[in-house]
Amino acid sequence: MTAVPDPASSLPAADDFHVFDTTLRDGAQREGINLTVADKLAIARHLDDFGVGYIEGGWPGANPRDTEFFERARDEITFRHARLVAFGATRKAGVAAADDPQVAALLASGAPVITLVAKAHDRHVELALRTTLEENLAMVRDTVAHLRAQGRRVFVDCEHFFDGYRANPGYALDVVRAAHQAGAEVVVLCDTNGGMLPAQVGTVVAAVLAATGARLGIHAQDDTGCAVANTLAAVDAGATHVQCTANGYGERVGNANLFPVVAALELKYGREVLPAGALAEMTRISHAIAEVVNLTPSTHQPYVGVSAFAHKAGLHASAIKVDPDLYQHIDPERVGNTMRMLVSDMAGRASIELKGKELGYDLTGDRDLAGRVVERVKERELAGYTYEAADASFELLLRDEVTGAATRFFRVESWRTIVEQRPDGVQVNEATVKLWAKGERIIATGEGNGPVDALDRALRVGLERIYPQLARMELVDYKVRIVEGRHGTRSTTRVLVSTSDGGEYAGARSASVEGGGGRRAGEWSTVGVGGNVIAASWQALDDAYTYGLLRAGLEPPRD
Ligand SMILES: CC(=O)SCCNC(=O)CCNC(=O)[C@H](O)C(C)(C)COP(=O)(O)OP(=O)(O)OC[C@H]1O[C@@H](n2cnc3c(N)ncnc32)[C@H](O)[C@@H]1OP(=O)(O)O
Ligand SMILES: CC(=O)C(=O)O
Repeated sequence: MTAVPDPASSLPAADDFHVFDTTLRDGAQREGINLTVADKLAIARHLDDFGVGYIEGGWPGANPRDTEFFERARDEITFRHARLVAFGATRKAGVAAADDPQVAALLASGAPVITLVAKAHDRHVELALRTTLEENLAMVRDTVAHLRAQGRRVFVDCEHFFDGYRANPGYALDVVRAAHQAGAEVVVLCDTNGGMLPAQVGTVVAAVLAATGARLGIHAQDDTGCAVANTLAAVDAGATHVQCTANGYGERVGNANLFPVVAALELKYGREVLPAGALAEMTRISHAIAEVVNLTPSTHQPYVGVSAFAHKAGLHASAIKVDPDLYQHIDPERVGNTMRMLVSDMAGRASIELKGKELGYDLTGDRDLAGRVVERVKERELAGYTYEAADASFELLLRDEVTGAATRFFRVESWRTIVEQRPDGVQVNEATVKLWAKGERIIATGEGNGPVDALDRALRVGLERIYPQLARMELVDYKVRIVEGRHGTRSTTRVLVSTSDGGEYAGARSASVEGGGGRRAGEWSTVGVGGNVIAASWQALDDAYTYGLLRAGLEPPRD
């Protein structure tokens, strides 16, 4: 029988290992990312907190923003862990390194480390640089030697290395040797077009190491979806420097994602590449950087996505109840994430029991109660409800079963909306609600941008005198979906509403409901279903405010 190999057994012998982040240079090359200097400084601080060894800040001289970033980073950030790296190219053909203004700008940045991009593919030298193979080697040698003579550490990124090695291995190796012999500390083999697969990367890295003895790094683009695997294959083959970007941002489809790479190195290889305790900050740092670049964090990102440890299948839950390790490759807390139970029509009693525990309800041993909740969930999901996206509505359903009574702070007698389209183009949306709360009959009206907004305002006008806590709550998201599409306008409509009290009543309810499913703390989600979008919205609003009042610490009156 063959045992599964332990990656730790193939660890390279080198004492130190570079975690090199290029979010601010290659990450910024992603379509849709447009960073200000302040954004770059904020990301640099997050990366330094996380404990990466090197932060490539950009290409000084290529644009005023990157030049300013290096000036300000020098004055404004005291790096605790990272060294700042400036990126640029080898000297131009036919120009002395000392006379090349692009090389001068790298020195002027003040960065202690410089990464030079060098051509390693003969075809690129001839077509893109329009120079000779020999002159390209001289460009690499001269630029490295010049920067070394000025007291800088130098890494060389061999662009298109793997394609170049396939086309002309002798020349690709000459470029590595030229960089190494001129004083480059690390020669980074780049899969610039991202077309390589892990076995190819491993074979080439091992061959280059054997042929040159240079310290090697890896820079993998993700065009085959293999950038993380390619990075680890390079490490297995002896690379001791990994270039990555936060959340995998980068040119085209992106780069090797920093977070799964360092998690693998720390947790699977047993190699301490971050300061003690930093890995447990990984989820927070990943989301904080996503905020700065103004992209929604990917819910399904390995290790740090909100779904990375979310369990939906009933069979999984029944095993997790015994031991979470049975369906998780690591304890989520090690990377600062949390396990979550999802309730849906794939749930079983164990899912309900675990979800109940998450919400603060002990259902242990009450198989009948858990069974009744499973049945209600399955019936309602068949009718179009979805509870995995509406934890607060699920908690109300669960609470009703546990207490044996409906959780209600108010009871609706009727509601009505009017949409009036006037000949001058003005539309008036008006709603009237008739409610009972604390024994009082209330009639209220509201106007709004649409009929649901009008209904929401009427509800608040009617109830805020009795429940002033409602004034803190606002709808922050509203989604409508046609569940059964075959009947056109007669289809079933599902409405999901997210409500927030801005954290005002934080702590009164379960953190998994408040912040779960990618929502911010202080937010909760509810669902309504109906043949009519307004009726479905009413249900979702009713649940939203009922849950909000529970969250505010109120107990529903018994009437
Ligand atoms: C694989 C990567 O991601 S590498 C990183 C790439 N990043 C970027 O390109 C972002 C920043 N780039 C820029 O702002 C601009 O392209 C600049 C300022 C660097 C250069 O702008 P320009 O001077 O207008 O040149 P342009 O962009 O058209 O072409 C690049 C030049 O660099 C040369 N060049 C390319 N690679 C190298 C190299 N490794 N060593 C030396 N010269 C190089 C090209 O031959 C070309 O020279 P030419 O102007 O004599 O034709
Ligand atoms: C250097 C770099 O970004 C690349 O070769 O992809």
